Amino acid sequence: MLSKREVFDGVPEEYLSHKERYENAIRNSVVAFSLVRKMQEEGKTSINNYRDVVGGLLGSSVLRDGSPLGLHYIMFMPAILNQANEEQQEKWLPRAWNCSIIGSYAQTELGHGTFIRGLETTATYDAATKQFVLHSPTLTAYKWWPGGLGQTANYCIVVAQLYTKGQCHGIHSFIIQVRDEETHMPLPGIKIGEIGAKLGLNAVNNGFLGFDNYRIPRTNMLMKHAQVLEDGTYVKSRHSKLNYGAMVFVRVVIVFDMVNYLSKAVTIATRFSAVRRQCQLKAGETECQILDYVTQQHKLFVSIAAAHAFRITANKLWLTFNEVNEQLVEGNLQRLPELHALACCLKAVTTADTAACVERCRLACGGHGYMMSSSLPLTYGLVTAACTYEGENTVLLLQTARFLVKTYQQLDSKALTPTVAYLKTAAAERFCVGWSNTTEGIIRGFQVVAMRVIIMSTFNEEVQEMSRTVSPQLKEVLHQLVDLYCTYWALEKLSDLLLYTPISQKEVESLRLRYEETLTNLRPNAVGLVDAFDLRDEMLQSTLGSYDGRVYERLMEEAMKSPLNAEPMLQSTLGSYDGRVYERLMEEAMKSPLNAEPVNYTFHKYLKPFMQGKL
Ligand SMILES: CCCCCCCCCCCCCCC/C=C/C(=O)SCCNC(=O)CCNC(=O)[C@H](O)C(C)(C)COP(=O)(O)OP(=O)(O)OC[C@H]1O[C@@H](n2cnc3c(N)ncnc32)[C@H](O)[C@@H]1OP(=O)(O)O
Ligand SMILES: Cc1cc2nc3c(=O)[nH]c(=O)nc-3n(C[C@H](O)[C@H](O)[C@H](O)COP(=O)(O)OP(=O)(O)OC[C@H]3O[C@@H](n4cnc5c(N)ncnc54)[C@H](O)[C@@H]3O)c2cc1C
Repeated sequence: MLSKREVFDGVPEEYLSHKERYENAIRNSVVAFSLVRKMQEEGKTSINNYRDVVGGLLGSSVLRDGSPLGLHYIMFMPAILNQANEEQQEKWLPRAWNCSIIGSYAQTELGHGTFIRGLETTATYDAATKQFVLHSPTLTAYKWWPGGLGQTANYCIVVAQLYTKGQCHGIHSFIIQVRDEETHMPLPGIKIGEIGAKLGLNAVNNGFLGFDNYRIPRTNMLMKHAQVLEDGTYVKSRHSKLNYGAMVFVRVVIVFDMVNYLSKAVTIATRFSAVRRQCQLKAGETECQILDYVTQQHKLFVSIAAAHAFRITANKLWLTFNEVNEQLVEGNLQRLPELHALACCLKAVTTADTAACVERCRLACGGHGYMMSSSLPLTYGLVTAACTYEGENTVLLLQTARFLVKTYQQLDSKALTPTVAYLKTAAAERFCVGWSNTTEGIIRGFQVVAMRVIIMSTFNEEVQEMSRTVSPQLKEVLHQLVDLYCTYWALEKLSDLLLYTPISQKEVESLRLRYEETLTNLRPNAVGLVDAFDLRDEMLQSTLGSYDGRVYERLMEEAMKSPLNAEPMLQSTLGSYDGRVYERLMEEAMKSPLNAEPVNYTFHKYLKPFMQGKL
């Protein structure tokens, strides 16, 4: 079994080279995911609840900086479930589920990530041979970013412009083998490698992929929604965006992931703040816990409230996702635009807020928060990536804005879907809502703001749900968190409220007082609230946030592990750029030591035995 803090020949992860980090990640991942296979064999899990199993592993400390197998579970398999017809699912799913093939998801190209209708990779149907010819016409058409593609995956879902009978039918998905299953060598016509070092997620093995007139069978086009018949006839999908389904699923999953990361960061920072004593509240007194400073409470407590708010929201979004997908199966597409808008908005808001909160948690820990051993810099690197992948946040919020504007324009002519029904109420009150400094009053205020600017998403507090299922004491604390979260954002977005609601100066002043009172009321329960996240030290992997509070001893123990304390200089620096972006990116990628060899030894030692069930 893996040790708590996986090391590579005695050197902690932080001090591994780029190549060693990948090799370590492969070893950790195949051992960790062998557990999933064992649970399958013992009937303790199935493809229906793989979300929890995978979520537990992919969000865990064993795979601290991501996993080369992550995309296999997070996008390759969901894409097959979402876009392959039954016959194709029967062929590919069992092999994917037991990992006898390892997949990735290749959509983004060097030249396009957001504008997917502009992707350049082509899949041209040849009726004579009943094959598709995959081709990358330019360097910018190279797939760039797919997780696990650099040295690990042997299959992937490729998104390409479909051509048949001389006509382009837009982007569609194809399942494509890119490496030999025995030798793991790239197949003829495939150019593949990894893209190089990144801000974080350096264990994910993100890759590049180019096609040189590479042929695949017609039946490798995923044909649940659209089809190409043997003679090349194109049969279009009921809805052009059903092909985008895999992205919606991942956006929903990312909201859950943010809950994990935010809970982890605020647990570390709050516990450290209870241990750390610095300066005196009154001259002559002993130094006080920094958690006693209102400024520290202002930095941290809203993150505790946000973690709960995001968890409730993620669960509600998951229910909506499943409801809408059941309707899609019955042919009812009515709520698809709402699901898309909701997934876009909540992925963007939760990732942006979590990145800001994790950075604030780091800053709240002073110099010790800047240590890699605190786990806060690593957590920030992981979270900030989520603001970009699966749809850059700006672009996704614009999609939500588009949906809200459309909804508003049809306010009187169309029944509203559940998550935007509030727009009717806000409209009916003609924006002259009386202001009240209560949770409900603040939510109503934001609904009015949303109504006016039609780009604010509203915040659906599940207060009723809490009152049914919790004890009076816990209800009081949870209400304090709800109050905190609402008053915090009311004060943060005061300009909107002042512009669009009749809130008075006096009410703003009492709101401020109420905010500070709530911080004070929450203080006695702050450590208990993060303990309630029940994150084991093995998950936190932090010198600052361990349950026993031995912060200083742990900091010193970790420092002594640095090879710099054992020997002189290490490391070197990298070259700089001359502005030729794509060529330079490719040249830099080719400098990666991982690309120096066609197949890394870990394939034969770990990956292949794992895929053959021999591990
Ligand atoms: C559960 C527990 C788990 C715990 C933790 C688990 C750990 C794992 C965590 C997760 C890790 C995740 C790793 C991910 C790695 C990264 C992968 C990637 O990044 S894959 C690539 C992602 N790329 C994108 O997201 C591209 C973004 N761009 C787009 O989506 C589109 O270009 C666009 C939506 C911005 C525009 O699309 P376009 O076709 O140009 O549409 P138009 O703007 O012209 O029209 C909009 C129109 O279409 C509707 N629409 C758009 N998209 C969708 C959709 N997906 N579904 C439904 N409808 C859609 C939209 O509503 C508009 O409709 P209209 O009626 O016309 O207004
Ligand atoms: C860690 C990581 C992992 C990834 N993994 C994968 C993967 O496994 N598979 C995969 O296919 N992709 C993957 N991606 C790629 C990711 O999906 C893209 O980076 C993302 O979609 C953004 O596209 P881009 O990078 O080309 O940026 P661009 O689309 O070029 O956008 C750059 C900037 O331009 C602005 N912009 C662009 N379009 C608009 C607009 N319409 N309106 C206003 N502003 C705009 C935004 O500010 C944006 O930040 C990954 C990315 C990262 C960072």
